Amino acid sequence: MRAVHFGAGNIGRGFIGLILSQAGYEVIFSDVNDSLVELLQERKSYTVRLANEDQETFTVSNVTAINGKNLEDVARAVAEADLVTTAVGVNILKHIAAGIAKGIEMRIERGAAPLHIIACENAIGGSTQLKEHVYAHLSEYLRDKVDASIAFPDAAVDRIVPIQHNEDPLQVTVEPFYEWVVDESQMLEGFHRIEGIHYVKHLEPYIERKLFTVNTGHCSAAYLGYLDGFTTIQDAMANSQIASLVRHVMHETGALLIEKHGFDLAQHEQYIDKILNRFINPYLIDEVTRVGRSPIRKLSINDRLVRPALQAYELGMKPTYLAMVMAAAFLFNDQEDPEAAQIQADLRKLGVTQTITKYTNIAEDHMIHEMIKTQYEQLKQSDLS
Ligand SMILES: NC(=O)c1ccc[n+]([C@@H]2O[C@H](COP(=O)([O-])OP(=O)(O)OC[C@H]3O[C@@H](n4cnc5c(N)ncnc54)[C@H](O)[C@@H]3O)[C@@H](O)[C@H]2O)c1
Ligand SMILES: O=P(O)(O)OC[C@@H](O)[C@@H](O)[C@H](O)[C@H](O)CO
Repeated sequence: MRAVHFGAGNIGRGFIGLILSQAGYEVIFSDVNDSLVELLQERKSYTVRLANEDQETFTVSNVTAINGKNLEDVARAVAEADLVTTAVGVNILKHIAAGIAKGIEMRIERGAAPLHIIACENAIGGSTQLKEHVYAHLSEYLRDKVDASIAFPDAAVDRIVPIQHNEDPLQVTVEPFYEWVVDESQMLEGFHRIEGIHYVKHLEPYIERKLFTVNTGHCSAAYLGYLDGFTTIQDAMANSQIASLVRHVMHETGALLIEKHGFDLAQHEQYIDKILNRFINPYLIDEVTRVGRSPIRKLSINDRLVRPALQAYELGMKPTYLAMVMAAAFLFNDQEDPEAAQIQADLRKLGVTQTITKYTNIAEDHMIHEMIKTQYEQLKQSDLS
């Protein structure tokens, strides 16, 4: 069995590649990083080390790579694949769509077997988004054929994999915990079950629980930590005031998740505790600039901040702490992050009121807009201490 995985980065090598290899797949990574591709082609294996006391190490073998800039190679790999997965970043999905579409066209011409394409990104409906980008490259005639033989089941993936600073550029250090949930209601009949994947009939509770707890909490630690001058999530969470604010944010989203999806209160509290412990894993160094990266994406309407805040508001709750984190996101000024730079430029050009609306899509007269603005002015004046 052969899997083509787009994105040989941290989650690609440290999670998806590892699981697929352990499940018996030959994994062909497609990436645009030339040196990474060459190294994978040369070595055909790499190691994954667990960030815990034992530092257990796994060798992932039977892997290779193709260069994602070569459309012909990408299309051929997709045409010959038994599974396609991605972990490139949700905003990159549109850039890999042309190669996937070309590969699908070749598959259909050859009458190849049915295929699942799973986007493993931090987003609601990631595979569905990828499908839309791919379909934009297909004729109507082909779309009908593809509907019958190719499915794009949505997924939720969870494993903290920081930016790597290892001597060996292919080695990845990952937290021991992982969860990969796939929506089986969007899969083709008689599908092959992969060991390590949890199949569910309704994905929404799982993806919202993950995104609104792990990722909302994580970016809260990043944005609040950044404001207080911390470099890593571990250091930020060692500050009792930040740790307490992060817990408050997770309780706010928790109240929403419990009300909306019927999660058990005590079990959800345990889920939060476990995640807070994952954030402070002393065997990992996770930079606040990675976790806070792409603030435009994180402040967008369907992501980890605005979506739970609006849903909570609709249910009569007041998302005070979420508004605070959104305000902190507008103050995230990482010079290396183009999205942070764009927000800062808009704050100077448009002012805070219009900038909040531009990125969150929340109207000026909405209560949450006012809350973000007030918190923004307060945070701007002082640090958290
Ligand atoms: N790192 C984590 O803890 C984690 C956990 C869960 C989910 N995710 C999600 O996984 C995705 C990837 O995150 P990451 O941390 O691994 O990022 P990363 O930057 O380490 O990896 C992304 C990889 O995609 C490659 N890439 C970029 N454009 C490409 C293209 N056109 N074709 C092929 N490859 C291309 C990059 O070269 C890079 O190697 C994101 O959506 C992220 O939200 C990350
Ligand atoms: O990848 P992002 O930018 O959406 O979010 C940053 C981190 O919160 C994220 O990568 C987590 O480490 C991961 O989602 C844990 O499963």
